[in-house]
Amino acid sequence: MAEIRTIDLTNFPSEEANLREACQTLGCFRLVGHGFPDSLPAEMKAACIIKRLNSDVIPGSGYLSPSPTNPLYEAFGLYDASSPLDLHALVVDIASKIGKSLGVPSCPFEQWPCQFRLNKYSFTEETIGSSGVQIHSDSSFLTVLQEDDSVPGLEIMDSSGSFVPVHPVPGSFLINLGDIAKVWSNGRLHNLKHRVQCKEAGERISIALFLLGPKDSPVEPAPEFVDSDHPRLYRSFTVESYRQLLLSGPYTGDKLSLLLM
Ligand SMILES: O=C(O)CCC(=O)C(=O)O
Ligand SMILES: [Fe+2]
Repeated sequence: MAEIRTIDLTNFPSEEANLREACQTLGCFRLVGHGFPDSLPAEMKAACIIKRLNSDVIPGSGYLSPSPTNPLYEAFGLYDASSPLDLHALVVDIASKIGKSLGVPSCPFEQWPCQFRLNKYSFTEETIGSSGVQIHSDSSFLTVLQEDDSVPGLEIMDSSGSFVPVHPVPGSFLINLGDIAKVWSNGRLHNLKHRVQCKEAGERISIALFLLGPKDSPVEPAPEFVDSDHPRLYRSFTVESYRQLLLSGPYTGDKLSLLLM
């Protein structure tokens, strides 16, 4: 069973060890005490729909239409989102606390762009049991996810490789770590595998804010994580080239492993 730990943002530094454990094992936790009002989801949906005609800035950052792999899914993206509200500051704060919990006092996250995405799933009686979004880990450093409160579907992979359904908790965000977190931490942070399954009919909407990675420099491990006992795991690459790699051909497993040293 996957225990999703709850992290209270108002309770630092006491929560540091809890945060470190969550990020090194499951790669996922539930965030409370974030200070955002409960009305946020509706505001975020509205802001995203207005921007739906946004096109790609980096590969996969704009509109994604239903595809043969994910026919029930489409997404509206917004690159370098620091609005609505100051979610960028929240994401940077969470990422910095994760870095600090691993002994990195000064992190570069302030300079890293975000991508905002609204995911829309058209679930019907006929599609129950089929896939909404195939298994993946996010290419980002971390993702702040606002789940749909009424239509379920998200499942995360636990350490035994089993998928566990996630039950939304109103007023909280689900935070999960992605591939860039694994590379930046030289393997210390766990990139959570997850998927969305159609379990009941209805339109399911989730909102994700991704802290992507460095904008103008390569993704590299922080120096604190590399020494003779912990040799460097991954070659240097840019966020853009990595996303190009992910979008090339169908997902056939762990593309990050192609970048191992
Ligand atoms: O819709 C969800 O709950 C998850 C979406 C997701 O995995 C993603 O946007 O990367
Ligand atoms: Fe995801």
